[in-house]
Amino acid sequence: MSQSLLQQVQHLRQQLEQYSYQYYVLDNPTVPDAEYDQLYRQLQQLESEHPELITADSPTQRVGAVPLSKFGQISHSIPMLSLDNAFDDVEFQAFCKRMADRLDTSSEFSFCCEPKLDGLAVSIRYENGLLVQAATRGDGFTGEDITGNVKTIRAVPLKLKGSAIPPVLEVRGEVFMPLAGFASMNEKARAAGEKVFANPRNAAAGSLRQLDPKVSAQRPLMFYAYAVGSVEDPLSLLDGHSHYQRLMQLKDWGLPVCPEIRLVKGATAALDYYQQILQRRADLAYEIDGVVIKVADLAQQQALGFVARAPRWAIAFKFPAQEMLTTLLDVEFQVGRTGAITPVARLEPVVVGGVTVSNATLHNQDEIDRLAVKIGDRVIVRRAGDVIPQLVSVVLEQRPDTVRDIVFPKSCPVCGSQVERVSGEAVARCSGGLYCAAQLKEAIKHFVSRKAMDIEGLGDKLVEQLVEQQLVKTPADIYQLDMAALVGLERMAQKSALKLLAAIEQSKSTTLPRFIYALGIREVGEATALNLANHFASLELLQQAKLEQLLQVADVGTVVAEHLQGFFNEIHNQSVIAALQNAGVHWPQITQQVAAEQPLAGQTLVLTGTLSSMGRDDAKARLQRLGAKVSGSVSAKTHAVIAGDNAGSKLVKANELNVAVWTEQQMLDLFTQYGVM
Ligand SMILES: NC(=O)c1ccc[n+]([C@@H]2O[C@H](COP(=O)([O-])OP(=O)(O)OC[C@H]3O[C@@H](n4cnc5c(N)ncnc54)[C@H](O)[C@@H]3O)[C@@H](O)[C@H]2O)c1
Ligand SMILES: [Zn+2]
Repeated sequence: MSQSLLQQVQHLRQQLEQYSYQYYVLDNPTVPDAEYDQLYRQLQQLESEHPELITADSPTQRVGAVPLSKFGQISHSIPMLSLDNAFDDVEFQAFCKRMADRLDTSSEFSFCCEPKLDGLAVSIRYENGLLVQAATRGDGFTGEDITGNVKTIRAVPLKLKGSAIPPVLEVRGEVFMPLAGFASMNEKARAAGEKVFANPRNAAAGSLRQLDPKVSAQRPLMFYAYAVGSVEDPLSLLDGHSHYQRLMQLKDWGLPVCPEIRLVKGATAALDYYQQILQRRADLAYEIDGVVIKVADLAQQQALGFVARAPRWAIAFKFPAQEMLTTLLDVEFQVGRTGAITPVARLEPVVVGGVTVSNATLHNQDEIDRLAVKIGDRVIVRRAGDVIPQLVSVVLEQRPDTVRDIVFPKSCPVCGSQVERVSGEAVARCSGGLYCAAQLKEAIKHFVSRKAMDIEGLGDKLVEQLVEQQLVKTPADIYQLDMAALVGLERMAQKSALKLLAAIEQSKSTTLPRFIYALGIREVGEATALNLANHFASLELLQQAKLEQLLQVADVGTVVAEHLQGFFNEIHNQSVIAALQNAGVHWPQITQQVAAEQPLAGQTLVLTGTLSSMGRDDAKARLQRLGAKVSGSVSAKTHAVIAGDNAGSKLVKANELNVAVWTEQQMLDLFTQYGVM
């Protein structure tokens, strides 16, 4: 025997013991079950090739782990064993053949087929129908006293019902946590900043093995019985003929038994059962990691007996693993059609749940922080049902020195616009809404829609073509389309092209609320657009508005205000808006009703010269808010002319017509006095 072989065996044992300790004692495994199972099989293989290496304390010879001394101890008069497992049909057939050979029979077995619940085994002792004691499996011979904890599980009867209840009855079964309860418990824990459990099994084990049963009582635990331990049964009700009948008897006494359990004849029917349950795995209310196939006949069970740590008459036929270990090779950032930026993990390809997985979503920055994952890490990836693969956790013990931090981009990987993250939102977004190619199709569809620019004849299909053929790269490009461009498109006859061009032309004459809505700023719907238009009365004012000003608008809270600022601050969006206005998109002035008082109502004013405090449009909008009509020319009806620097002919005319002249400062004083500054 080579030294390295012994070392290999010892190394495997050491690893398995470490993992078992974390799994059974701490209820906090660090590697997926599949990883443990694979190392376990390696050790089994080496030991079967070299029986001289087997030691009594090898993990292959033992069950579970020594019970924690913080609990009282209970010894099992009939040991609680583990199960051998099969990972495919061939291994299952071999299990059947071993039994047939041993019993020297050629007739088919009756099998009791049961889901393999992913929780922890407990033994519950009833005396004269009353629950007196409950224990964990522990190392199979001695378990932990968890009587108080088990009593808090509502599904477990404290008192059995029905007749002929044996004076002593030990019921064995699985305590587990249904998925719904697991999800809501973890959600609460996350919200409270407490530790979340990696999976329902650890949650069940961690919840049950609490020194204070009050803690267990708050956890959504469930129990299904699947076997009988030691029993005094004077009426021999449990002696019957089959394991299945025993379970039905337990059910009659008020113990919960899994409704998926079936009695079948023959290996083929058992394989069918496996397939059926596998198909329904994702629909079950609890997690299972396979099925347990048990010889139903009690006499046959007796004759087959046990090997070191498991009965010969039962096998755990495992499902493909839903969690696997792999390496995070890199993180890429994808931009969705709403601008949301999602980090995507690029993984060393690995088969999970029967499918090769090479990507997993990382959701957002919060998730990256929660996982504390780095590029190069060894990670556990999970794929359950049709849900997209997720990263569950990092195996810190296996972290290489070469890991790198994941850096969230500050600018959009598609268009280079700034990435913004609104306070209180987990998602980071590209702020180049009108410019970003990733968001373009959606942005254009929205822009042309009925309640926005209302361009008739520009349907979704056409928008997609225009974007794909790069005829439209921003909404402003719509107004550059011409006959030559349109007739080149699929299913576009000259007549409909003409109609479309007319509709585009017509859409240039719009309203400010529609235009604001058409920009597709996040969370700015029709109503908000209308409020914004009424409040600011000018696009320019809206674009320049400070956060405090935005917050004054009905309907606008911090989140919307931040969306607005992010959008208007983005230089790419600014140039698209300018291009739209240059193309001739326009709207009538809004008559203001917003200022509380309208001291200028009924007055026609004229602005002239250069204002030093603000642009002329800005001043005009504010004057309108105070009720004034602002005109471009001076006449006898003009109430006053507001003269900035270098005022020319209009000032002359005002003097001629005896029209009042205000200074810029007088105007500003008015603004301040009536709260539109
Ligand atoms: N991830 C890790 O680090 C780690 C460490 C140790 C063990 N494990 C996992 O634990 C398992 C091995 O542990 P094990 O010895 O408890 O064996 P097991 O879980 O494979 O099988 C035995 C257990 O199955 C359970 N069971 C569920 N439904 C049952 C049913 N209908 N009838 C009978 N039993 C049923 C019982 O709790 C029983 O004790 C493996 O899946 C292994 O991957 C993982
Ligand atoms: Zn972008």
